[in-house]
Amino acid sequence: MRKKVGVFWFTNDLRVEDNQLLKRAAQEVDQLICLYCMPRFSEYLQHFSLETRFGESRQRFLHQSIAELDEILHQCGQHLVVTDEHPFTALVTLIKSDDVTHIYCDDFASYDEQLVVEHLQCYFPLVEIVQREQRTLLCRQQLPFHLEDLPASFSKFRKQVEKLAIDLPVDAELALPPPCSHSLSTVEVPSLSVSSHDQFVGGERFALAHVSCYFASSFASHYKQTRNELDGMEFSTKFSPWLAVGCISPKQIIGMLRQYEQRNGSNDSTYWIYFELLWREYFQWYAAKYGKQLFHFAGILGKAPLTTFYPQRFKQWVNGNTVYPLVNACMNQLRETGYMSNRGRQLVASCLVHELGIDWRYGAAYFESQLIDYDVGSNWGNWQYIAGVGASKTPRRFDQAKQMQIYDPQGEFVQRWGGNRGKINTDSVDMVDWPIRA
Ligand SMILES: Cc1cc2nc3c(=O)[nH]c(=O)nc-3n(C[C@H](O)[C@H](O)[C@H](O)COP(=O)(O)OP(=O)(O)OC[C@H]3O[C@@H](n4cnc5c(N)ncnc54)[C@H](O)[C@@H]3O)c2cc1C
Repeated sequence: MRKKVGVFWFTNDLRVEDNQLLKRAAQEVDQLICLYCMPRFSEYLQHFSLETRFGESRQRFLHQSIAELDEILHQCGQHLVVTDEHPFTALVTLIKSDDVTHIYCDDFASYDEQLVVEHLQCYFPLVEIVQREQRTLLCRQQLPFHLEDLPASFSKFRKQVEKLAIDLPVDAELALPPPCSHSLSTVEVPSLSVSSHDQFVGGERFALAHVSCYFASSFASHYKQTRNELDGMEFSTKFSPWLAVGCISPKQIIGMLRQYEQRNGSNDSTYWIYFELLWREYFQWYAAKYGKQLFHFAGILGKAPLTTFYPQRFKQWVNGNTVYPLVNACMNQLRETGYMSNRGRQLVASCLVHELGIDWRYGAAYFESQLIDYDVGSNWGNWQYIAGVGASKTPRRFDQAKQMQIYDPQGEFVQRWGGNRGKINTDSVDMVDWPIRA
């Protein structure tokens, strides 16, 4: 009988716990190649972010996550094959030269990865491609509507799904089929270096440690009152970086949240953590439904905003050098750490679109290049939302001065992140090109 050779294509599911697909692969194939393709800095991203590579924090967090996955796979008799090749090229090489019979991968929300699967299916109909939702609370069949009928607003979505039962996470598969030789060109798995400056350390064990620590404290019981603060590990959960690369699954988090509620009681705040995870869930399905439209200027509503591109203003925004101190501080924090609070993201996005008049895609692309918790649906979906071309027809515009009074009345956050080093004027010339004196 022909030997069954599987490829497990890891993407944003860098874990062995609650990995139902890996369990299935372990039961079905004789040999397994665990593959990871390094993310590429696409031309689209270069064009809109004006960067040439991912930010240091984002790269570091990802490298840590990959290195840790490789270590855990070794304990299961496996290792991670890491390549710089495009996923399509890598998978075609493995199918053609290494007799791969099965491919296992996420049921992607992202358009590019789903396209890879569709092309593979076309060119290699005899290869069995097994997909499963690895990043959501619910799977497609559990949704109470067809994906094409995804509600147009988050509130309608939430009302339909929030009472549904969520499957329990599954235990890790500790014995994986043996690896096999392959003909792929690979790169070294980065070494797991952790520095004392790292606020966030990538990897499955760090994810579990962080979430366990969060629920061992009483933060969850006050979450609703504190989540809008701009800085500080205890104010919001900070689950997003690990969720984004899949070092932990949302089901594992819900499991731990329910245990916390059993021990300490549930309240508005513990519910609100679930509520926010439902926002994430919404944007995952939103990305799956809208595909390419996620990146269109006119968004999913087909309504082009009255914005354009001003290179000088964009540069000021990126470098934390605008006339808005809070925006500057948030942008400096993002550049230095790869993270920004939800309130900060709303403020800087609103500023880019509504104060600086810039096409929202430039901001979204810059975020993609820097955020350690970059997630295609959550990022592009939220940007569309603020620009008024997505899950709400009403653009979200924040009054920058008022927000500063509410969230940083003493100016401590601005001080900490150097937000006062900005410009006095947004532009160096006026509307008829005369220089403006500072
Ligand atoms: C312009 C903009 C871009 C964003 N880009 C991303 C992104 O690339 N990746 C990302 O994970 N989140 C993104 N968000 C959502 C949100 O800002 C972050 O999820 C949150 O700040 C992460 O911090 P936390 O884990 O402490 O969140 P908490 O407040 O503790 O929330 C708990 C979890 O709920 C989810 N969540 C909370 N708010 C949202 C939201 N508005 N949309 C989707 N999920 C949410 C996250 O998974 C988060 O970890 C973006 C928001 C805006 C306004």
